[in-house]
Amino acid sequence: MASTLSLAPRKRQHILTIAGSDSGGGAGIQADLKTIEAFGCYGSSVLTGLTAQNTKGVQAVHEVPTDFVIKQFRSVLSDEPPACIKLGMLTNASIIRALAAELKDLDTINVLDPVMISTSGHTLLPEDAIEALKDLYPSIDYFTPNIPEAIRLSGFSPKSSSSSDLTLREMVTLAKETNIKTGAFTVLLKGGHASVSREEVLAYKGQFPILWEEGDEESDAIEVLSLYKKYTQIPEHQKGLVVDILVNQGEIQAMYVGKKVDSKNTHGTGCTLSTAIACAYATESREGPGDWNFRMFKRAISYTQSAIASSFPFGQGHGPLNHGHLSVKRALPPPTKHNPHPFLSHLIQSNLPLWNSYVKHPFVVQLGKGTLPRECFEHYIKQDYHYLKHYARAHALGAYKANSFVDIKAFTDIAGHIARESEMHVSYCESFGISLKELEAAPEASPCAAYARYVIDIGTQGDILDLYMAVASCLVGYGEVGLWLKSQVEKGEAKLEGNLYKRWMEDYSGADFLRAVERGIENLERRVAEDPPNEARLARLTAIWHECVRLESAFWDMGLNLIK
Ligand SMILES: Cc1ncc(COP(=O)(O)O)c(N)n1
Repeated sequence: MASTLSLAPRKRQHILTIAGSDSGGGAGIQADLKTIEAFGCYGSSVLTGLTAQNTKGVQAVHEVPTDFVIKQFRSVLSDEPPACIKLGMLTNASIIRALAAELKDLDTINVLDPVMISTSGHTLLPEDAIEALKDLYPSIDYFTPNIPEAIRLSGFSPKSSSSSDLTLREMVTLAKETNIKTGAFTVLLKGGHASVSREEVLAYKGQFPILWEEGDEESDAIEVLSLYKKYTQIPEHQKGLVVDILVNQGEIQAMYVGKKVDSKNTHGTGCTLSTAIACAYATESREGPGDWNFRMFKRAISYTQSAIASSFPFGQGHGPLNHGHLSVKRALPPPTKHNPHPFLSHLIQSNLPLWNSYVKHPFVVQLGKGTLPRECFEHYIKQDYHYLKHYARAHALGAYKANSFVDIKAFTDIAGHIARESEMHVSYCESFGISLKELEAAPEASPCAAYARYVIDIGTQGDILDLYMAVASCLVGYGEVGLWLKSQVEKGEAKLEGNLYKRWMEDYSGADFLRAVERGIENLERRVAEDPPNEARLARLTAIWHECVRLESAFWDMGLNLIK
């Protein structure tokens, strides 16, 4: 007997957007409805104006007559009241005043994005309409101006001549002034036009919650990461942070801090964020840890940032955001000009304490100071010689498993480099009176055998990316250790002169080795970009990385404690 499948209809939160149409599809009603859909809400719309617009600019605006705007509004409301209303481009003073009268007695939650000038520079709200906004403010719960809009609306004139030069201190004053002058209940000053340093943000520590983007917490790992950035060539200005400031009744409630996403595809960002706030307000659970109000802003901001970061090429000007990114979530962001190594960034940041304890291991610290007992180094260098042989073999296995000359060359190049690296081990041993024959005959210690077995095991059982993964932490880690020691020398915390381990330190921070590190990183990123991993695959790769970093640390332990 056939059975019918009945799916209990789940109620969707109703979000109404009152805005203009963007024929290009990137901003206005079109961006709003896409955002509402992405949040799993139901979107209705009241149009205030039609724009002939594309990514390059606004060519014309056709105003909807005020009485027709109100007809649309009443039609929607008389049928199904919305949980939240988002207001965007309101076109003229007459429409604003009529809407203010309608909203006055409603108890909906209203979010206003004061669309005044388009990204392309077109005026979308005339002066008298800006004045009329005053009638609307008493009904506004959340108000989301950007810096130029807040300057215009608050009358506050910062010292900095352009929005991009504003200091965080000026932005804080601007946010408070905007809140006080407009009387809107809560203001979120969007800081996207400015670029703020970590130090400026940390000056506010302890005064109110500072909500950092995931994986970018302040931590002592920054020092190590900055070194890693040095040889992965991420430009300096990636340090630029975007800070959005939340103010209520003239008091700062929170700051949202994220890395500036470098993209020209920002058309519709304001529309998207304000609608995302309406959706997040309607759907955020009031239970759970922390303040739900902070959570819902964070969700809206993260959604918008990811939509910019994952945007695709469209049109010749400022392209649109990728509103559908939640449904086609990638486990890793794609490489961009300013984050060319998203995979390596993910790996290092996935367990920073583990990575730090490996890079700054006491063995490394003592080696840098020259205080490491010679017998410890001797034990280590003999074992590392054995390890290098396994490590070179693992690369040869990679070349064997490879199906393209690009991969064959990648593995054999590094195998050749490892053979050259071993000459340093031979010469250190010679200087300790250990002949090559004695070195070859030295028994292998268990931490060396354990690490080698793991790498070869992954190489034989897994596929070629697994193998790339298993050999990566040793290569990247030694480059990082070399650079970290170099910086310690510059600070006077480590020394080269009179240090028995000078050659070791110089070799691992030298151009030849760092070139091999860079090649290794490029290979890894290339493989991942060619075949982006899903969540499960990424978790497996990350687990291999963690295990190798742990085994690397155990290798230092072996040297320090003379483990056989
Ligand atoms: C219909 C409409 N609404 C809003 C904007 C602002 O968006 P942006 O500042 O990204 O150009 C726009 N250009 N067009």
